[in-house]
Amino acid sequence: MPMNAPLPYDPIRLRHLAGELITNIRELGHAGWTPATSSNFSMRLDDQHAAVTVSGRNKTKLCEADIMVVDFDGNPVATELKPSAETLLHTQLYRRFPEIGCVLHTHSLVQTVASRLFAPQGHVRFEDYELQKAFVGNTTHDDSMDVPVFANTQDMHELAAKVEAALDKQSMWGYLIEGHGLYAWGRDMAEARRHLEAFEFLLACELKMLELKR
Ligand SMILES: CSCCC(=O)C(=O)COP(=O)(O)O
Ligand SMILES: [Zn+2]
Repeated sequence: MPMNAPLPYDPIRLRHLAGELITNIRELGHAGWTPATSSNFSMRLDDQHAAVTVSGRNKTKLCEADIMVVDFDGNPVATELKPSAETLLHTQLYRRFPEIGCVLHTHSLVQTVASRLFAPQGHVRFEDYELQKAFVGNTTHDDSMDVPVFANTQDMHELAAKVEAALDKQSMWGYLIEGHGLYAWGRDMAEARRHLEAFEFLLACELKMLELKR
């Protein structure tokens, strides 16, 4: 982009989103869900751009300089900064679902252990939990809910293709990646946080049930 060219996004909206991202990401970092610089986060800026975390930053100390703009192909916009290595997993959701406003990815202990334990089945099934109602579209604990578990890979195009195929088959608010962590999303930050926290709690319940049944 030539110097002095007007920005292709609204910088005031970016500042607003960055503030919301920073507050929430630091909280998740302090909860221990983003160890060793892991995890990445984003919010929709407009119909072509997202605000996303810069790769490799400490999430407990995140500041405005750690948030940058990408287009929906994952390319940096008006910056030399390097976006999250997993940016494509965020932008594919913004591109496909105009209503999605926020994508959160964390590496909590519960998420990581569950992702390994349930990988052979390819999904985790939640059944008969009242907390399933935390997910948009679930009105009763009676519905069962399958959360996909994808094999981990460093090839984001390959992983994004698997996510696309799953989205063609089922509606979902998140998925696990084996030995890696959890992706969750929502129409705004509050909804994405609620989904993320519901996944964490329900996965912890499933792990506890397995432990007690041994
Ligand atoms: C040290 S964590 C390995 C990469 C990862 O899984 C992650 O979530 C963080 O990657 P980013 O490029 O977003 O910092
Ligand atoms: Zn990750």
